[in-house]
Amino acid sequence: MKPKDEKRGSSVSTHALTKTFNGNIALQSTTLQIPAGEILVLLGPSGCGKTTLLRLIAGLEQPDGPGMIHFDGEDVSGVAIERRNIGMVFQSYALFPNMTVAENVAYGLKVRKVARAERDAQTQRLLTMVGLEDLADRRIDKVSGGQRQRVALARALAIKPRVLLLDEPLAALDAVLRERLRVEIGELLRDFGITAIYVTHDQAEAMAIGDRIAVMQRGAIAQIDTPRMIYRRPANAFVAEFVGTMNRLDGKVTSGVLAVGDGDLATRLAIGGVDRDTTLWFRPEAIRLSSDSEAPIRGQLRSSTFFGATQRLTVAITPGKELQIDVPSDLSFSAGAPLRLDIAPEAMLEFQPET
Ligand SMILES: Nc1ncnc2c1ncn2[C@@H]1O[C@H](COP(=O)(O)OP(=O)(O)OP(=O)(O)O)[C@@H](O)[C@H]1O
Repeated sequence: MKPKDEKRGSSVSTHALTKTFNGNIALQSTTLQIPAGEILVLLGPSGCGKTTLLRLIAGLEQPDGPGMIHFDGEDVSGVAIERRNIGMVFQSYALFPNMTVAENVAYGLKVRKVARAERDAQTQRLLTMVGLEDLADRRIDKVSGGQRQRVALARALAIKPRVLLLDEPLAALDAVLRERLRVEIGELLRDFGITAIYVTHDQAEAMAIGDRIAVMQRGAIAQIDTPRMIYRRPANAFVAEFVGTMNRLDGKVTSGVLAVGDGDLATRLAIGGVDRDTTLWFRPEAIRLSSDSEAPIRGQLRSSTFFGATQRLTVAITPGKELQIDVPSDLSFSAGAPLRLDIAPEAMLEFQPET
């Protein structure tokens, strides 16, 4: 295997890529740069344009108008799919059921007329890499779903693609296997040093696999950044709600104090700024239990869910408003217990209204 820092993939860039179907915009003027060797995840709800962007990069769709795609600076916009040298892995394995594991992996090399000895060596190396060397002679229809997906990955990598495109590759697998494979695939891609573009609507998968994540919304990239920054500093309310759990508090700011509800359980948070109606966003782990009688939020425990090291409390604050709070699971509370809460100021997010 090559050293980790030696990149095999090409850099990919798109410029003003737009695609409409029957007058409906599937992708609007998308420009992005993917450095060689990066794993970029395209994340977003159904219909946001992830697959369309992937298919344009593959050459399975043609962009409208003057949109361009470059691999290593070379314009491939007019280049046919088979000449773009792309590897693809899909949800359905598209493997040959009557061939063995090894024959499937070697298929692309055979088509390219790679000599037998080199073909065998290359196949062996890839099977070892994906942990399937012992199953080389097993027919594809006699291996499990997770093993098939690893064969598909080895087959896609065998042709030494410039870019690997993966569209929901784990979607057909059960939850346990999906969780294990997402870690394995991320490691394999990183070891291989290939440039990869990975489509998913599963945010946990995106976090585990991506060097960066492009969160897509209605045919456009809402934010592109590292998983950490997407989680900590979402660019807008859509990204905040789509990735991870978020609490939101809608209220009125007067003289720098946000007021939510009134009476005994009223929340009064000092946040500063001009008088306005606003929404504050914060993660469950940003809320602290407080023993201070002046703590800004008072609530009542509704329920708790055990997560292992932590538990998630559902706390009612004003009528009809509940917050989700993560606290250590060794704390115990009685049902309906009154709680006082505080929020770290730096964890509160406020977005400009969408235009
Ligand atoms: N061949 C097509 N003909 C007509 N409309 C299409 C076609 N392909 C995609 N679309 C539309 O373009 C939009 C974007 O679709 P796309 O498949 O890129 O979304 P996606 O984010 O990959 O969704 P999913 O997660 O459901 O696969 C959708 O509204 C979809 O209905």
